[in-house]
Amino acid sequence: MGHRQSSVVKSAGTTDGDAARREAVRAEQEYVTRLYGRLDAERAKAEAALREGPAAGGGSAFQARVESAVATDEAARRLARLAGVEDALCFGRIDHRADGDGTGDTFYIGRIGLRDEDHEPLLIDWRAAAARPFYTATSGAPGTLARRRHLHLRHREVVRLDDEVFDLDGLAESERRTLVGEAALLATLRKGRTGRMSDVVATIQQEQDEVIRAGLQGVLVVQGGPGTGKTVAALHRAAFLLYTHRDVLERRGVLVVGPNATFLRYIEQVLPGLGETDVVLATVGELFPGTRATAADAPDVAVVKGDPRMADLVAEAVRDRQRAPEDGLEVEADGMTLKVSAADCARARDRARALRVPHNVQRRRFVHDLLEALALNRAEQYDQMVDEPLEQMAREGGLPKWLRELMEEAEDEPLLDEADLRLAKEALWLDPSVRSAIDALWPELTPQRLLSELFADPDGLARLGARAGLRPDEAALLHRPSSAEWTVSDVPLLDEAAEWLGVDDTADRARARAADAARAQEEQYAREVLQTQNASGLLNAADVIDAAGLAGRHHDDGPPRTTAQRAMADREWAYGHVIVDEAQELSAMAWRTIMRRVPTRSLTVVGDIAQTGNAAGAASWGQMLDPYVPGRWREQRLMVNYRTPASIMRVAAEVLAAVDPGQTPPESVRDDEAPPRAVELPVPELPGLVEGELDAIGEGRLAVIVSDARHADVRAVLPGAAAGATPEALDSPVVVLTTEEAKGLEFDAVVLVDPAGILAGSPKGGQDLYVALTRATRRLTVVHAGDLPPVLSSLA
Ligand SMILES: Nc1ncnc2c1ncn2[C@@H]1O[C@H](COP(=O)(O)OP(=O)(O)OP(=O)(O)O)[C@@H](O)[C@H]1O
Repeated sequence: MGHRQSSVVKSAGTTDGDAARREAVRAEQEYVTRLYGRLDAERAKAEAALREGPAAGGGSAFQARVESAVATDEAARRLARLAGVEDALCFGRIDHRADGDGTGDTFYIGRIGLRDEDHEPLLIDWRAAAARPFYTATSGAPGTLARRRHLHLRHREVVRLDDEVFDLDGLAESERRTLVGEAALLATLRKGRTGRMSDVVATIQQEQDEVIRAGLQGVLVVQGGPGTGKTVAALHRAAFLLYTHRDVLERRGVLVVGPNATFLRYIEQVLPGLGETDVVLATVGELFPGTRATAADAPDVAVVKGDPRMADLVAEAVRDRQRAPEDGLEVEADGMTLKVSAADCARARDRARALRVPHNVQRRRFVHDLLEALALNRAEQYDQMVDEPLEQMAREGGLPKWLRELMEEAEDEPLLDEADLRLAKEALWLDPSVRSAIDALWPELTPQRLLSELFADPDGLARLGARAGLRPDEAALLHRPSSAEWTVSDVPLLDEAAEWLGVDDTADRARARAADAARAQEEQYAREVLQTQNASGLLNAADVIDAAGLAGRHHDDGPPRTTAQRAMADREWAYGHVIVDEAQELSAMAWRTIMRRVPTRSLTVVGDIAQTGNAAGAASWGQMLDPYVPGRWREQRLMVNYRTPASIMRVAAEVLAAVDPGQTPPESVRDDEAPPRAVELPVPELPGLVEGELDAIGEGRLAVIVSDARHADVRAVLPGAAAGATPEALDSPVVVLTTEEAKGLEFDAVVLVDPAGILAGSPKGGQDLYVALTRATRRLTVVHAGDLPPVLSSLA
């Protein structure tokens, strides 16, 4: 570039400029073509490795099999990584100044790193330190950069370049832009929504970069208003951490917790696009292996279930299932009544409780002690049965001397020796009435059974609730039939119960899941091969079938399941890092569940206190985090809204000021869209309005966000629209959502129906309205019947 200027060079407009630009594009095309050539070569190498397995070497057959499994696994993973980065493989270039402290180096920045045949770097992974100036340089602080260039590709073709030439001299402080790569950023933001979040690797902003590259240790809270890129930054952070700490994190895994399944689907393509495939995405409802809760409790019930006192209630419920009968134990067995005194029962209970192990493991001790007491009692009774007539005879002088001597000797010996005792206990344990008597005192419990029996028992709830500090009305809210399905707020309680009970479910579940996993792995494998085929055109159908056969052999050999699969199946898995999105929605009990999964407390917590819609959610970060890392979490704030145009944000800001004056709304980058409007319209006329909005946005997507009260009416008049948090919801041009379901998502156009109903619908109605208003990237229409709520008066 011949000219130096501080702003973005788009088209120079002159013939000279055009020629220079064409030349620049041609030169970059050459380089990009070379990069794709390398990518293809890498893929071919990984495919060959998959097909052929490792080279034959020495060692045992077993070792060869293990090596083969590991190598195949590694090759499949590499192939998946390479398949994910096809689009926009390279998106940037930085030129360091050749003068002063600059090195004069030029680097190309891309989704993954690539080297040429001589191992010289061709493409720098965006996460590498050498790529960092691409994200951090501003006109005010360019470091040693002379120029930053954004490359825009369509498939493998370079279609446009955006340059920023840094020239410090002659630039006033006030003119120094803080936005990085403005032209590239705005071009990205203006694109229509596809229903899936895409990565922003080409346009990461400086404040986001700080979040992404923050150290692995400790708890990082990312607090930011709607549209500030918290989610997208958190996902890039996952990719960055995996890249930087691959050794630890590939083994322990990274868990991303999101609010619901639709949201997870919305974000699931981001990580593969960044070259990462092995991250666990889950909702809180899925964190307890074997349960997939999606149902929600009524808000007042959810508040009680999310309260930390529930931990005490669960503990009390477990203790309550460890009983010593006040009158002692009596069991009919062997034609007699066996007895254990109340004191002996209490002693057995206390001895078992004193063991520092969970209930189901303590039970073993309790069972042994009680069986022993029963066995002794039986022996005593037998003894008496035999002794009594003999003693009678002895008193009457009817016994020979040798028998009298024998009886005297026996008095000093124990009734049962060790072997007798063991046999006697075994025999008793086989007796159903003995077993059920002991089970009634100290049953073996699953978390599901403990909780469903507790919730179905109003008296028990009242009694144990009082011990845990619950008010009677709070305890009463927990009552429900034992057949009720598990809700999302139950999952942390199941997890809590599992801690106390010590479920030993690993063997059974592992077996069931291994079968599933093997099947999933084969499918995944075939998908990867197909993807690669599509991407590179290197494989034909026969190869795919071949490869699928390979996958079959692979799993017969018993390969290790992926870290993600093993982690999901194991309740006690300790992740290397956990990222929690929409973290403001988590209750105190949900936090306990999360924290159990990261004993190292290496977490990224992402959310916005101003958007808390769950009455059991967070009022402040300290409230949730201080119990685990008192004062030891750090907070980073994101202040720029990349989603919502300024004109819409002004309306949302007024709502926020009314519901939560302490919170500052973010500043919008976009100021280029139609102003939001309010329309008084009966619901039956909604389809016409929706039609018009769809025309206005062209290819994009539209959401009708509606109060719970009018949800059914709106669905009835829009029968063609998708509804609810379902997978189809993301792919459909029009979707009807509640505010809860819309959380974290975004749409080109939003039609918000019944704002008064949203405000009145829950204790957090104001926050819900704020969330709903901030989902649009381009157009917002508020539909109301009757007066507009005063907080929206600026729309009138
Ligand atoms: N640096 C960036 N470059 C391009 N687009 C960006 C950038 N940062 C954010 N965006 C876009 O802004 C939109 C909002 O981002 P995101 O959903 O991550 O925000 P959020 O803070 O999680 O919002 P909310 O709290 O409302 O859920 C997304 O479309 C995202 O792709």
